[in-house]
Amino acid sequence: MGSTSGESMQGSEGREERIVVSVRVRPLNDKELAKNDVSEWECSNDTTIIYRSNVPASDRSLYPTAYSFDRVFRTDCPTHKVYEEAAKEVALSVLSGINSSIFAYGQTSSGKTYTMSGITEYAVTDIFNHIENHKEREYVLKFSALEIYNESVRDLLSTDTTPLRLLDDPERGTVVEKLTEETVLDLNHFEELISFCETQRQIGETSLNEASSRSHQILRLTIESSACESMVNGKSSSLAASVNFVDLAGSERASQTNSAGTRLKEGCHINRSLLTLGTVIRKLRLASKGCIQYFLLV
Ligand SMILES: Nc1ncnc2c1ncn2[C@@H]1O[C@H](COP(=O)(O)OP(=O)(O)OP(=O)(O)O)[C@@H](O)[C@H]1O
Repeated sequence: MGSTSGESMQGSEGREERIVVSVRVRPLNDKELAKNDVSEWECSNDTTIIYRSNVPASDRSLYPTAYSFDRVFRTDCPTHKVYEEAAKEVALSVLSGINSSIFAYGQTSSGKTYTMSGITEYAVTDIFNHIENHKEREYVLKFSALEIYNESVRDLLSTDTTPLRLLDDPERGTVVEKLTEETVLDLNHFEELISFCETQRQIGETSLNEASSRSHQILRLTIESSACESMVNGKSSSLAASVNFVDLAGSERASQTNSAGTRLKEGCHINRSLLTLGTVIRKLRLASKGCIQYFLLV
């Protein structure tokens, strides 16, 4: 993972594409404190995290103990700072017509949902503030939400649980058939939509997390805008782009989550899909075309 950090690629249109990787360490919870657990990770500075290895001193040189990322956030760091320093620029690039994705990736109970909910809320608030301050443009915001549960795609803006089909569209790439897309009227409307999604998402209790996400969730905000004076110097100034907020289900060891039955089956699907995602990201990193920005929270 460290090798992906800070690398940049030149897109087909000459625009720089980046994968930015940041790490946030959550504080120990009450259960862990009661067991006198200690964190095995320590942030030594803003870009380095150290594994407090219990490997004997004589073997320590064989194992890496320090890992570098674009940004590392300590346990006492508030979500707003994580947003400002690691996600804001990527999220708001949608206003300039650049597609972007923000992923939360990590093991179960590491704080992905906690962090992504905050980041999504701060980003959407900033987007509405930007719109308010740019009356010279007209904006249309569209929102869709889906989850991938046991390899089936479900619409989180609908109570219909029928799995949706993925189609390959020659122009738009992969599209989800019949996915609801709501036009967002204002921030309150967005919050209502998010609350509805939360009630729809697959959550289950494991021994590591009382409210563990059992699915991958993708919230997509598409922003179209055009100058009120639509032709500037003979050119149309319309922009359209999407930002994806992706809260992945956490990787898990069956022995740690003590899962069986449904939870075990979910865990197998989760681990396999995360492995595939890792492969896709590695390949995208090596590919030189397309125009996609990624931000990975590990
Ligand atoms: N930075 C933080 N500060 C305080 N509490 C946190 C923080 N991050 C996470 N938590 C708490 O830790 C618990 C687990 O967090 P969360 O559900 O976000 O983990 P997760 O990585 O999404 O887990 P899963 O993959 O199982 O869904 C929650 O109770 C959450 O409120």
